[in-house]
Amino acid sequence: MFQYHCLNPIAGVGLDLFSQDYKKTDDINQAQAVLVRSASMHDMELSKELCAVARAGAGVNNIPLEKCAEQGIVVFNTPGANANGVKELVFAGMLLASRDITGGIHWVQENKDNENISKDVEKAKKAFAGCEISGKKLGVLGLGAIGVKVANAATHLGMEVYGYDPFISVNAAWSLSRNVKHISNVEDIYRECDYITIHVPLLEDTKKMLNKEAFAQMKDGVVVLNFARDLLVDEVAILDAIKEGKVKKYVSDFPNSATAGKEGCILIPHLGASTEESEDNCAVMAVQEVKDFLENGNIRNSVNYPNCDMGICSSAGRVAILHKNVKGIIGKYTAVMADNNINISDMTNKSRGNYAYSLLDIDSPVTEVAIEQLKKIDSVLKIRVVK
Ligand SMILES: NC(=O)c1ccc[n+]([C@@H]2O[C@H](COP(=O)([O-])OP(=O)(O)OC[C@H]3O[C@@H](n4cnc5c(N)ncnc54)[C@H](O)[C@@H]3O)[C@@H](O)[C@H]2O)c1
Ligand SMILES: O=C(O)[C@H](O)COP(=O)(O)O
Repeated sequence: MFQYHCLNPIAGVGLDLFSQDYKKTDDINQAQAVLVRSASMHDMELSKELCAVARAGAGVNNIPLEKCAEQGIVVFNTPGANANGVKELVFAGMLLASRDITGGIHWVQENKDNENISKDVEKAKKAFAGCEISGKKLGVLGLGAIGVKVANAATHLGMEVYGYDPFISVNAAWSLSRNVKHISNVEDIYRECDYITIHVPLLEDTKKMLNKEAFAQMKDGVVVLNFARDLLVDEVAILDAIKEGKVKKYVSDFPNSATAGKEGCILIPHLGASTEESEDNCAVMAVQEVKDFLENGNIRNSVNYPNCDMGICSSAGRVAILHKNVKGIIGKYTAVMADNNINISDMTNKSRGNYAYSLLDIDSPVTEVAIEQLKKIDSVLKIRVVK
């Protein structure tokens, strides 16, 4: 029996995939798996029981990836599962920044008791007029699951689209419309574009990626959209840029005390992935990843351990070992198995940076003695008897 704990509400269509072999627990310390959306795990103690954390979503800046790796806890996310939800809201943001739709709606609300409203509308509307996005230049920073969808859709709305991503994946490059201009120097986007939208993960390297120097190079009246994370933008610098008229509007899905209520900011309460479809997609993918890991030892879409897939075990046993990526460790595993008269029929070892993962399929059930010997090997972080 496995136990899982949800740190945020996770869609039922995902949780329903857990069979009778799984039980939901309110006590995180009893759980082998944690499912999470945006709840911060940075200050949490992680119990010895915990094997997997599944982020039902894309951004993993709320999870201590290194601390988890060090304790042999595999962290997963659900790439692309909420990308369409975010893409659609980005266009809503672009339109809200282009025309004063919210101002107009407030005007109607304030005039709801005015008997002449239908006539007065025609005089009042000029205060809320704006521009169209067709024919404008859009710069997309980060061409991953969301950036590609935004870029492609914008070409269909008549925008001239510039895309920048020095680390673009092969899959993303295949998915990108040939009408998107490939930009290798981000400054070309700053100089040329009327709208700039950022879709990169929040990392040490990307923090304050849009800063004073970047704004200084942008066109006057540029619209900046941030549906990725607040700290990607230097908020002091963008508020100054708004005051100077450099930035016309800052549209962000991440309000905070620096931006909330400030002139020129259009702030949405982190609604990008809050659609039925995105929540369902993320929950299903997260649960499938957890199940495949706990039941078969396979790792798919991890952000701190290598992916590894040996399918369903057809041998007598399977042992999963999470360890440091160091020389000579595989030989130590095979020696323990040989000493205990256990034949290894198949095995895989994959590494990612400082960490590695080994799956050993064996012809007879593993013994307590062998497990204890494996645990004692230096650089072994966690061992699980999968079968
Ligand atoms: N508003 C929301 O609800 C919501 C929902 C999903 C994701 N997000 C945020 O959006 C981010 C992107 O999501 P995604 O699903 O597209 O992720 P993704 O991993 O598919 O794409 C991120 C892309 O950014 C690129 N990148 C990394 N560093 C870069 C840099 N310095 N310059 C340019 N490109 C760089 C990567 O190569 C990758 O292609 C997430 O990390 C998350 O923070 C927000
Ligand atoms: O990174 C993400 O996937 C988004 O920011 C969505 O976060 P949420 O699941 O808390 O809505």
